[in-house]
Amino acid sequence: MIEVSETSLQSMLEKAVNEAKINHTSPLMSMTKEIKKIDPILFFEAAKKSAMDRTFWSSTADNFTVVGVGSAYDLIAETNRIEQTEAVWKKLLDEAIIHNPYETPGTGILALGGMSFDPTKQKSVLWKNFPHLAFTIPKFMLTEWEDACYLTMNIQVGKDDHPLQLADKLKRTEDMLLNTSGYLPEEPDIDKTEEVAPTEWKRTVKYATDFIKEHSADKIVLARERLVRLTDEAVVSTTLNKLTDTQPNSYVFAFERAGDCFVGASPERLVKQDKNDVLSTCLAGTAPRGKTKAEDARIGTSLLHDEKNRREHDFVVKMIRQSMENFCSSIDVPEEPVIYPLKNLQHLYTPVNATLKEGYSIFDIIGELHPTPALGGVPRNKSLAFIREHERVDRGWYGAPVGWLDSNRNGEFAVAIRSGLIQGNQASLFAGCGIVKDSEPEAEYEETNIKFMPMLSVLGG
Ligand SMILES: C=C(O[C@H]1C=CC=C(C(=O)O)[C@@H]1O)C(=O)O
Ligand SMILES: [Mg+2]
Repeated sequence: MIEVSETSLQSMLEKAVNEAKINHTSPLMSMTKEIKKIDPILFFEAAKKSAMDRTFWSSTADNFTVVGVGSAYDLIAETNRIEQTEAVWKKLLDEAIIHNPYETPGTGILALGGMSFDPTKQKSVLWKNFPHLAFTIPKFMLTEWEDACYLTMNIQVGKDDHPLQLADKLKRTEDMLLNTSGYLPEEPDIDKTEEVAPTEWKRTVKYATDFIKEHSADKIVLARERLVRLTDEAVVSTTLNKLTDTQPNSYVFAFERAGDCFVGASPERLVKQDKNDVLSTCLAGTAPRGKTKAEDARIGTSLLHDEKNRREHDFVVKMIRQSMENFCSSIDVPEEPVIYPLKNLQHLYTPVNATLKEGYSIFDIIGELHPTPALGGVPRNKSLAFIREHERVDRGWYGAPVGWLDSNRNGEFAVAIRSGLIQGNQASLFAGCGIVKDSEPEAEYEETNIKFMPMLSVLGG
């Protein structure tokens, strides 16, 4: 990696073209500058004009948002996905020419993306535009962190490229993107929604509880799908605006690929890396919110003491602690969970803090943790085999890690729940439940209904 301090866009591009000639490579050139404050969602909307795919990531608890436009480089993998991606990522960073005078996480060269829940599963037509793993290093990227905004431009440069022409073209697109309008378009209404095979799903839940008892499994997470038809094309910027407004303590994300868009507001952190500090989270066990403060507190207290929900939760804690031991030292896990309140429901929550050991990366942690028993089950192999055989939905990227990492050993990944795939005027929403031996099909069905709410309530108002 070549870090350049004082420079202009054109001189950076000249440097990159030179490097390409000398080393017979195609290096990434990355340049970051601080810009005047701009609304990330208006920037996302302005990028629609560019006809490039867009990426959105926001941690609503941290005032941190990244919007990516276009792709300077796409890391795509269908098999061996995590190892392969880490190798390509390292090589890209080795060759890159970077000008980023800021320490701000999420600036400079960033890869944003996700992967499918199950890479061994044959993809259905629904997820045709989503490879088993895809990370994008955006061409243009807006980062909002606390009270400042940064614009990063990334471009892959070849030996025959013309620095002045490239600089002009980048500058024109930058002007277009920063020229945001003051409002978001109106979004369509919901025309109709349709539950996919609810009776069969409840039957599968019953079957899973029987299986758990007979085959000494402990937990199996089962998901289902709900289809939404809108009166017109969905407006993703407006959907994101509503999600960031209504879903506190969540990661709001959107990954557009060839026009399809995977969108969600997930409360479930898989891992956050800040150099050597890592934080994972166990989030499983669910109850609704109360209508009054008193009712809410009562529901929360009974969730904390509910045997079935504690069982769902404790499997996750045990597994995450064990997995972190492979890569981390100083693992700190509180004895008891606390309540994690969201708009429509509340969860049991246990944070896991640790220190990353020398030589390991966020890729190692993701590879080991996914799928946690909050989305797969216990034991992992038995539960995945059950899901593969009996679950009727193609989860695609639902339930899998989505997030970002940068070149300074920062990154954050969530588990993509409370999410849906938007395709034109249609959306497929997904929700699942941790099934344990004493799960009741009807109660689990109701739990998934609440889990559809965050997405359902922002689509079409
Ligand atoms: C699988 C989902 O939630 C998981 C995360 C938190 C609580 C869960 C539960 O209580 O069942 C699930 O394990 C989903 O929202 O689709
Ligand atoms: Mg549950």
